Amino acid sequence: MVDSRMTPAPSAPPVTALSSVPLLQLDGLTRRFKSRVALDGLSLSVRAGEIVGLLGPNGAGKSTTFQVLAGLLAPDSGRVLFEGRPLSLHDPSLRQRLGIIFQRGSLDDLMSARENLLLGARLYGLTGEHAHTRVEQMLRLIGLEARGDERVGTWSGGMRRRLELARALVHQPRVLLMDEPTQGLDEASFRSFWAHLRALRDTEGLTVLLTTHRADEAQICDRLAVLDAGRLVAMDTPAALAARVGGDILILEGREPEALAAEVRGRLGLAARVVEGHVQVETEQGHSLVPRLVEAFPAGRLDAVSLRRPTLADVFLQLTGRTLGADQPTAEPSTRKSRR
Ligand SMILES: Nc1ncnc2c1ncn2[C@@H]1O[C@H](COP(=O)(O)OP(=O)(O)OP(=O)(O)O)[C@@H](O)[C@H]1O
Repeated sequence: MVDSRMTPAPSAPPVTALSSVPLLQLDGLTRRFKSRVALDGLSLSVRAGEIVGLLGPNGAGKSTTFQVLAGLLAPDSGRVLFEGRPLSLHDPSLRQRLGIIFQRGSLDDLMSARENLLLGARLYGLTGEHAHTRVEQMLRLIGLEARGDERVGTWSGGMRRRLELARALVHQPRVLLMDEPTQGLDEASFRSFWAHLRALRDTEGLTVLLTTHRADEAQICDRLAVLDAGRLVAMDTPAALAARVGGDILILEGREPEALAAEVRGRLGLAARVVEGHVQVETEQGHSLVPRLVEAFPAGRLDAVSLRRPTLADVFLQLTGRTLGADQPTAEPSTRKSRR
């Protein structure tokens, strides 16, 4: 459970306005694993103070990008520039400016929260009183100072994730890299984690680059970079991306969705596809189509029709042919198939 005292006050206005100069620039990154292409000329840039999400289906290259940025993997070609300087695995002063949260937690369960933070501080070269001061500041930031002497092996997933956040920030990096930071967290822990993060961005101008599969997390980002097959397919604000899917989304429910989708395509000439057991149609004329569909298909074939506005998940589906979090392409609409 998350104690309400742990949630910081609403964010203050940003100290620094978003800069237009890229803080981090990925320039033509390529990386192969034998014949498999993980990154295929990936270029994108992140401005100071921005929260940027990397979004993509399984295998799109998000973790490979993360590993290159974290200095764990060298690209075959291309480079990463940090404040205009090439980011080198061998330059500790540049590495010092990054904080990293890995997908699999890396806390020591047998150590207390304070000890975990102190270890993190020392690994980044903080010593003496300064290291201890930073540890206490971080514990206060995440609202867990009263529990700092407990072994973290007994802590909940949400508390551990907040401690990971504190540890990644103990040396005051400029950029925070996070690989699926809130995977598996419940709603309260998710909100608390992001409240801390946004407060830091607003007060200290922290820049954040994260990978995610969660639509709610993607929605929070200032901009999203949508990756597919190691390439950037779109980069924009969540609202601008959502606006790319014009019109409405019609959801058709029936007992045999594949057959229903085929018939909607054949008889009405609409691009219908099966998404998570329902037939989905993107259309400019949602309202006028509803009565046509109801007339065209008797009850039994078509049980329900509903209409909604497009979401980020629809944009993702349109751009990549996959649903957020799925590793298989969905059944594609006839417009795509006919091109094969
Ligand atoms: N160490 C490796 N050895 C061989 N192939 C790899 C390795 N790491 C990644 N790949 C391949 O590179 C491609 C990109 O993988 P990557 O893990 O970057 O994708 P991802 O977008 O992070 O996927 P996910 O959402 O599943 O984590 C995939 O085809 C993957 O199988």
